[in-house]
Amino acid sequence: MNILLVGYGKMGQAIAAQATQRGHHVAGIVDSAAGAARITDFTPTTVDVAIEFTHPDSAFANVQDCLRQGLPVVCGSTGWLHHFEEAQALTQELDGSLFYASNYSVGVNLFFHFNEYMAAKMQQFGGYDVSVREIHHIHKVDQPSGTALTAAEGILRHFTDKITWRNAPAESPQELAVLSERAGEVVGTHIVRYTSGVDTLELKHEAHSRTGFAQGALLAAEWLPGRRGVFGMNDLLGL
Ligand SMILES: NC(=O)C1=CN([C@@H]2O[C@H](COP(=O)(O)OP(=O)(O)OC[C@H]3O[C@@H](n4cnc5c(N)ncnc54)[C@H](O)[C@@H]3O)[C@@H](O)[C@H]2O)C=CC1
Ligand SMILES: O=C(O)C1=N[C@H](C(=O)O)C[C@H](O)C1
Repeated sequence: MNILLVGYGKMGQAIAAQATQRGHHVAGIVDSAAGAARITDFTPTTVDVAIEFTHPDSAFANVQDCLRQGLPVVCGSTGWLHHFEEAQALTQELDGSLFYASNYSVGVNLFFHFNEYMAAKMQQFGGYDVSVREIHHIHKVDQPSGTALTAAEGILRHFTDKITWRNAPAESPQELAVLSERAGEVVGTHIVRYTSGVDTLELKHEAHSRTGFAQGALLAAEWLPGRRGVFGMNDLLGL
């Protein structure tokens, strides 16, 4: 496959390393901090799929550019989902292909699955309070993490004692605390914690490196071309 990498920072470089190992070709790199290439320089004749990992402020414009160029796009940037409905509408209007995941790690997507199951069971049996905690490296610009937001949405769907989330300690029993910590070079740790007067249950995912994110993004990139619409990891993994 010929891949266009949009963003060549920590994730872009991790994806390039995995792509080569899987026999793919990096056909182009677009990064605002390096080189003059633009998304509009590329078309489906030279690129099978674009993989976008940049910044919350640039992701939506990059997704729009890819869709307008007719390039299927796998986007991993977080912190831009206030534009997601517009991205969905544009994908439909252009009959394009967009794949989005707040976290491409297969392990995290299993964590999301167990998180929803656990929330439903904990609601059913009662007596517990729940919180979400995410820990990331000090370079991360968005807070809470996209992964923590996906986990929080999964909890709110099933644990009906909570009606909203707050990126701080909860101020009422109806609020789900989503707590963010930034420390050193931590790749990404997410913990869902249920606690009562008598015990504590935790569901935890700890990424040891960026390899799992890169492998998942490439799985999505291999799966997307030829499919029209907006997709996510549940479509890919059948979860
Ligand atoms: N969905 C997932 O599985 C994962 C998502 N992420 C998200 O991916 C994004 C990028 O993460 P990292 O690679 O760690 O960041 P990074 O800061 O290491 O790299 C981002 C790169 O994008 C470039 N860039 C910024 N604006 C751009 C623009 N308008 N056009 C082209 N390039 C641009 C920067 O120059 C930089 O090289 C973040 O939003 C992060 O939260 C990170 C890891 C996994
Ligand atoms: O910025 C990161 O590094 C990560 N961002 C994603 C998020 O916001 O959830 C995924 C992963 O945790 C790493």
